[in-house]
Amino acid sequence: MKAVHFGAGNIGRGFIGPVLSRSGYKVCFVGRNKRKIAELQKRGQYPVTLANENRDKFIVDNVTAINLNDTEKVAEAIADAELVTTAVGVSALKDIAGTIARGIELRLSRSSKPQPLHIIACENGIGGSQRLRKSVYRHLRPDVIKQAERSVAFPNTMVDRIVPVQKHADPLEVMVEPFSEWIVPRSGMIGDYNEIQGVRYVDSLDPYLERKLFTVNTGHCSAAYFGYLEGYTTLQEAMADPGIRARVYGVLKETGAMLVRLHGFDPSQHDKYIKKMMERFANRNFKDKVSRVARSPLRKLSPNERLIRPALKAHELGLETSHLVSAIASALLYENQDDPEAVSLQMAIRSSGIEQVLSEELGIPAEHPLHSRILEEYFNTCIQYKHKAGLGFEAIADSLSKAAISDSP
Ligand SMILES: NC(=O)C1=CN([C@@H]2O[C@H](COP(=O)(O)OP(=O)(O)OC[C@H]3O[C@@H](n4cnc5c(N)ncnc54)[C@H](O)[C@@H]3O)[C@@H](O)[C@H]2O)C=CC1
Ligand SMILES: O=P(O)(O)OC[C@H]1O[C@](O)(CO)[C@@H](O)[C@@H]1O
Repeated sequence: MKAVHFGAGNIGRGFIGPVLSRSGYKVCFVGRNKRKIAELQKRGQYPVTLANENRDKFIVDNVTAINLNDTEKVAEAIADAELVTTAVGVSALKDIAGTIARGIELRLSRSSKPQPLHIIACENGIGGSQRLRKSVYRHLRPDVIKQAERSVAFPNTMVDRIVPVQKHADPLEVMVEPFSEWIVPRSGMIGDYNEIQGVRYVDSLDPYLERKLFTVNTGHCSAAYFGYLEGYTTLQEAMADPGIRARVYGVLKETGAMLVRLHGFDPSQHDKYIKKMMERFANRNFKDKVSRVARSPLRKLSPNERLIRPALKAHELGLETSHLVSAIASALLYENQDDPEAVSLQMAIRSSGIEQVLSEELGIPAEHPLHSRILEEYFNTCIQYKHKAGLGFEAIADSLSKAAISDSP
């Protein structure tokens, strides 16, 4: 069995590669980093360390690699595989779509009855594989698409494992948390497929995906944004702060009430799930940087993502949202010169104003009750943290107090 995986990064080497290799696949990574590609080709294996007390190690074997720029070689590999997976970041899916399309074209040109091909985008977010399908089909002619519809499927998925940014002497080595979960809906699969060992096939993806996205991802990024404002650089530091821990739990109780209402989870079981996820954020066996978990704030603040979607849904259901509002306000204050989305977010706030950013980027119109609540929380948070040197809120906070003075009767 052959699999082609795009992205030899943390989740690719730390999660998808190990699962597929253990399940009997020959895994071909498609990457951009020349050194990693050469090492994968030469060694055909790499080490993974579990972030537990014993630092248990295992080897992932039966792997190789191709450079993303070698389009024809990648297309050949796809033409010959049963499975294509990705972990490149949701925003980068469009960049690999043309190469995947070329692979599909080649595969279809070789047989009038090709074997099924499953293409699974293992990215955080809702509908990743379907988004990839759209991008891929933009590169194909209508007659090829028609043919592809019969043997190519793009099942959405949920993947969960924390793999921090890290550096080792061996460029292939990766340290991962022991926990992992990978869910695929049976309805997305076609033909007589081989089940991947380590993947759980379920009837409906939504409850699993939303539970993970609005607990693990919402809670994790909330801890990162709260932690950033307090001056912490790692999630471990942030989660050791009882005040932040309580606020993260507050956020997760709000998303939890919404998930219980929407999906009928047992409330006490869900509370146990929340507490287990918070322990994962605090894992002291590795260091996870605030800059990784807070990365790409514009994406994380977009309408279908981990902060806004649960806030809007909870509001719609008449549930409490004050901790979510506080997490959103903190995210709006996230600054990082090395993170292009954080730079764009702050530029947008400074040039268009926070109200316009709430309407246009977060998708919360001025007349929505959450709009004014986020605005107020944003101003209060600016004022609260104005003393923090280097955070640059002083000017905003001062202009706000001046505005408040001139507005007063
Ligand atoms: N690290 C984690 O704990 C988890 C990450 N994910 C998701 O997995 C995906 C990858 O995340 P990580 O592995 O952490 O990131 P990473 O930065 O370690 O790896 C991303 C890989 O994709 C490649 N890449 C990036 N942009 C590309 C482009 N335009 N074209 C081709 N290749 C490109 C990079 O070279 C890199 O090898 C993201 O969607 C993330 O949300 C999901 C669950 C857990
Ligand atoms: O990869 P993203 O979407 O930027 O977000 C990082 C998130 O991914 C995870 O690593 C796993 O879902 C979480 O720890 C973290 O919240």
